[in-house]
Amino acid sequence: MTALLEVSGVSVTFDGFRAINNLSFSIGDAELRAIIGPNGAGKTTFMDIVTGKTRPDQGSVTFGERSVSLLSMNEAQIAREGVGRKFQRPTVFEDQTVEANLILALKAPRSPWRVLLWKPQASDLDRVRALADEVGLADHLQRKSGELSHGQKQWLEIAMLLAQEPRLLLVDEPAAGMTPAEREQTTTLLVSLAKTRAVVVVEHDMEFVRRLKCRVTVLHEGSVLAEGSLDHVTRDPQVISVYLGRG
Ligand SMILES: Nc1ncnc2c1ncn2[C@@H]1O[C@H](COP(=O)(O)OP(=O)(O)OP(=O)(O)O)[C@@H](O)[C@H]1O
Repeated sequence: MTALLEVSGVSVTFDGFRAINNLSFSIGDAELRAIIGPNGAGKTTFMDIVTGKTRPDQGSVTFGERSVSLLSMNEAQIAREGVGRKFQRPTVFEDQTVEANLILALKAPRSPWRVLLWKPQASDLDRVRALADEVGLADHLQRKSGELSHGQKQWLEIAMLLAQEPRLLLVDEPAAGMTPAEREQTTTLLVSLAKTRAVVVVEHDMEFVRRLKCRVTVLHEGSVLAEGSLDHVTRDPQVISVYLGRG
């Protein structure tokens, strides 16, 4: 498998504390990967580094066939390069319809003035419908986003990210706050999205991770503690000791 994202020897220190410690791992093209680990393991900091929010003290982070360095880019450039990030809390425009949110997402890279003057073309509306369909919201296009359930808002935000056609999607705790039915649908969605792009899911909910049926990376103290199938990593005595054995 060719690597899409290659993290190599990355370290980050905050006020003398090493939050990421010589971290190395890679994500393949069109791979679904779960990242788990105890609180403070460095999961969020890892995503902050990949998206350009935090600069490491050392190491390299490269992306795509040309192995471009993400460390020399700012957050907007990294997003344009094809890295999308879904934060835990949905941030859709609640007063706007699902369709309007998706139209806004299509326009995101344009200048503010052009956005004001822009009228969606038939092809844009087709694209909006296709995006809504991809996340199971095709029947909700005319609903105000504020009326959607928590899970539906999360799917809408994922669709808004997909509008930018990311090659790598980072998703932070998607199962949090969802009903069991929404969790199940989210599992199906993430598995399906990872057929055509890489999807990295940071998640604490082990049942959710189990249903993703993907390779799992366990972080601990800013490094990879174990990697493999969920069964493999959950049998690892070190993983049991630092993560699963706790409370
Ligand atoms: N801006 C910062 N300044 C100082 N310390 C920080 C900063 N960001 C993160 N840290 C520390 O770095 C460590 C790693 O934090 P991080 O949030 O990446 O962990 P995490 O695995 O995402 O944890 P959680 O599961 O609780 O979200 C923690 O000890 C945290 O307190």
